[in-house]
Amino acid sequence: MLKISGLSKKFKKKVIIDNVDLELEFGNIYGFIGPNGSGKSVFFKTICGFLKADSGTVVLNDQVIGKDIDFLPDLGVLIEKPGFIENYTQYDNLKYLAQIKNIINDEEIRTALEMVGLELDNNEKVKNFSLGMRQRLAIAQAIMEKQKILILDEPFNGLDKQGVAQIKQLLLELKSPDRLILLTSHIAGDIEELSDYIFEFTAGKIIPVSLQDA
Ligand SMILES: Nc1ncnc2c1ncn2[C@@H]1O[C@H](COP(=O)(O)OP(=O)(O)OP(=O)(O)O)[C@@H](O)[C@H]1O
Repeated sequence: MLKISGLSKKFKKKVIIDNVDLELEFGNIYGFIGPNGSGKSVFFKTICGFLKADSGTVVLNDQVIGKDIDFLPDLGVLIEKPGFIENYTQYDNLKYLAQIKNIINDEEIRTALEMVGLELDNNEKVKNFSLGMRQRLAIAQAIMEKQKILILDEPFNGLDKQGVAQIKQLLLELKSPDRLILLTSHIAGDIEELSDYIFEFTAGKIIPVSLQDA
């Protein structure tokens, strides 16, 4: 379980996350909704350990993020615009990232590309990629190591209708008792379709939304 207790984050005097408590269980998909600027990305960055909270804790299996470990472990993440090496191909970008941990082989990289619907024989440089292709590649890097925690901020951004359907299907396939998936979307219907639980950001609070109201 990922246990968030009394989490607060402000920038200067502006409160973004206000004393939030949440318990997120593996096996579920959690959807987060809220208007632009309501703090979804800040919340995700804070629980990952990329931003330091002002107060409160994020605890995964008795390990405090930012104290016992710097970042959430076994994490596949997509927050805001993914950075790629523009002069590399899709494969070379994933290969470069895979070398950091060195836990997957070339075949597993290709499988990740296939899972997100990218053409395996595409040797174009990423600088020529469309928004949707970049988004698929970003999702590929988030899942290629079979990460057990997936934190995906707007995973459907830039995708066409078929792409959205494909990635939704993929997320449902990835859902498993040993995996925790958090995602945001501006499209309530996408969130509703995928999520076991939905939360809404309002004035620094993260409020449960019943699925019927979403
Ligand atoms: N590094 C930062 N320094 C100062 N303010 C920040 C910083 N990062 C985010 N903010 C502010 O925090 C607020 C929440 O931003 P955040 O990006 O989390 O919103 P969001 O809900 O993800 O929005 P969107 O739906 O547009 O992606 C905004 O007012 C933003 O300006």
